[in-house]
Amino acid sequence: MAIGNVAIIGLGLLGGSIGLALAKHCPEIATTGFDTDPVTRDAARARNLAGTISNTSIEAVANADLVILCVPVGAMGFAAEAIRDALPKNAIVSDVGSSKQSVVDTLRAALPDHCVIPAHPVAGTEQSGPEAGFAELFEHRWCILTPSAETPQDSIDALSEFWERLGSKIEIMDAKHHDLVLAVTSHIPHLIAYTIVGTASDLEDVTRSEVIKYSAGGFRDFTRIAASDPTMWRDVFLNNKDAVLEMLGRFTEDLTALQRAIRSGDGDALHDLFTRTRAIRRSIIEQGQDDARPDFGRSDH
Ligand SMILES: NC(=O)c1ccc[n+]([C@@H]2O[C@H](COP(=O)([O-])OP(=O)(O)OC[C@H]3O[C@@H](n4cnc5c(N)ncnc54)[C@H](O)[C@@H]3O)[C@@H](O)[C@H]2O)c1
Ligand SMILES: O=C(O)C(=O)C[C@]1(C(=O)O)C=C[C@@H](O)C=C1
Repeated sequence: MAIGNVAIIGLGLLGGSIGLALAKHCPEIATTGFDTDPVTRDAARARNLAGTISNTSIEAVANADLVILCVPVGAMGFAAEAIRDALPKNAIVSDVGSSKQSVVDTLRAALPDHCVIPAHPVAGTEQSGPEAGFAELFEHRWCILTPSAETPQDSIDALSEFWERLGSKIEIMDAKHHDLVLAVTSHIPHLIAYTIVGTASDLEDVTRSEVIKYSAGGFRDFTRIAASDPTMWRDVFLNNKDAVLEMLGRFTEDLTALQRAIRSGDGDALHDLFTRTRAIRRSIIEQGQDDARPDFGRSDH
C-alpha cells in the first residue's frame, strides 16, 4: 500500500522532526499536523512543520493513510479516542512512544477496528517542543516496530518503508522485549542522570558553586540528559514500571557489589569492570553506533 497522506498528532521534537524529514526526503507526501496547544500550533505554522496545521485532530486525520501519534506516552489514549470517529477505514495508526506494551494495549483498546502498528524511533535529544525538531533526527537510527501476529504484512512493509525513507534502520520486536531492552539502554540511564544531578543539587552547601564551576567534566554529560522533558519521562517511568523496576533491581545489586569492592579495597574487581565497560564503548564505536552527529539538535555544544 502507498502512503500519500500523513497526519502527525503532537508537534514537538518528534512530530516536528517527522514533518521536516518528510518535507526533505518525501516531498510528494502530504502532511497535516495537529497539537492540543494553540501556541505550539502557531509555532508549527511558522516553522512549516507540516503542510497544513489543523485546529482539530478530527480535521487532521480526515484524509490520512498513516496517522502517527507523537504525544507523551500517558496521552496516547486521549489522542487515539479524539480521532476514533474521524479515522479513514484503511488508515494505519502508529506512534513514536518510548515504551511500547502499555501503548499497544491502550491503542488497540481505543481503536479496535484499525490497523495499529506501534513504533519507537530510537532517536532524540533532551530538547522538546515545536522549536526542537530537525529533519536529520532519524538518519542512521533504529526504528523499532512492535506489530502483533495479526498485523497484515503489507502494512508492516509500508510502515517500514516509510521509516527507511526518513533514514532509519528497521527492527521488528515484541513489545514486552522492547520495554526490557529500552529500560536498560535508555530509561535507567535517564533515571541515573536525574538522580545524580538531583543529589548534587541537594548537597548545596558542599557544591553550590562547585556544581557549576567544575561541570565541564563527566557531570556535564549527566546534566544534559537530566534536562530532558519532565512530562515525557514521568510518563515513560509510569508506563514501563515492571521492566524498569526489574532492571533497577539488577542495577542496584551491581552497585552494591561495587560499593563492597571500594570499601574492601578490591582494586582488581574495579579494574576488571572498568576494562570490560571500556571494551563495550569501543565496540559501539567500531560498529558505527555512537553519535556520529554530536551537535545535531543538542544543546551542549
Ligand atoms: N524526546 C525524545 O528524545 C524522544 C525520542 C523517541 C521517542 N520519544 C517519544 O515521542 C513522544 C513525543 O515526545 P517529544 O519529545 O516529541 O515531546 P514534546 O513535548 O516535544 O512534544 C509532545 C507534543 O504533544 C502535544 N500533545 C500532548 N497531548 C496531546 C494530545 N492529546 N493531542 C495532541 N497533541 C498533544 C504537546 O502539546 C507537545 O507539543 C513521547 O511519547 C516520547 O516518549 C521521545
Ligand atoms: O540522545 C538523547 O538525548 C536521548 O535521550 C535519546 C533517547 C535515548 O535514550 O537514547 C531518549 C528517549 C528515546 O525514547 C529515544 C532516544
